[in-house]
Amino acid sequence: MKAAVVQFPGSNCDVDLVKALKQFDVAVDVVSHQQTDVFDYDALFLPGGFSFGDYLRSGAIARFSPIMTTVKQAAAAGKTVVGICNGFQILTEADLLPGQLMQNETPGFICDQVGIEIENPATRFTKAYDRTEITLPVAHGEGRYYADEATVAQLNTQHQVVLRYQTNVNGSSDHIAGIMNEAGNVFGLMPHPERAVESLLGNADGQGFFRSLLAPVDVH
Ligand SMILES: NC(=O)CC[C@H](N)C(=O)O
Repeated sequence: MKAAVVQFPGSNCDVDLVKALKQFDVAVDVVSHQQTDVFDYDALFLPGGFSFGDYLRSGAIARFSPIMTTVKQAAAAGKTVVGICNGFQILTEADLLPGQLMQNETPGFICDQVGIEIENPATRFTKAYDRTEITLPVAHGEGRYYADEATVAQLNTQHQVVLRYQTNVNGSSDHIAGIMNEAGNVFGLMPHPERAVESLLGNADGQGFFRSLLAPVDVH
């Protein structure tokens, strides 16, 4: 797999993500948000951080970055597109995923390890996990996923809810922590699997995410 990690002004999880991808032998380049010619990749990753300082609303400015045209084309072509934390915020702002990330129900930044239920274990992002209850780090101030009732119902019916919080740490609609698009190739999640790939550092539950990505695409 050849992957690109997009660097926006204010990205701060790009280095961790590159390191995690390399740990799983993924060939990875860091590309600027100003680039437009990045068609040569199987997967595009939008990392966590505070793109453009989270001004206006997290992801609201990054959605206008030149690279987002390419990200949309890659998504439409069925390539893998993943947004982690701020990347998820950018994907919803860019209408690549439904809903919105809002300020946490109790305002403030949450930095913690939280229990996560893998709601759909048959996706290209989760299929390598051998269990459905995992622990992942979260770190966000605007992590409360919101969508109207009809959208949440549709996400549930179509099995697009990939991850849920076991305890609803930020007040998200229906405990939603991660969703994918209808086609199953675009994934946004607030937890950080790239920060959980080393047992030595206390948590390796993110490894299943990277293993899943490397398994054949049509097996989901
Ligand atoms: N780690 C992240 O990407 C979180 C930053 C994010 N912009 C926030 O809600 O606070």
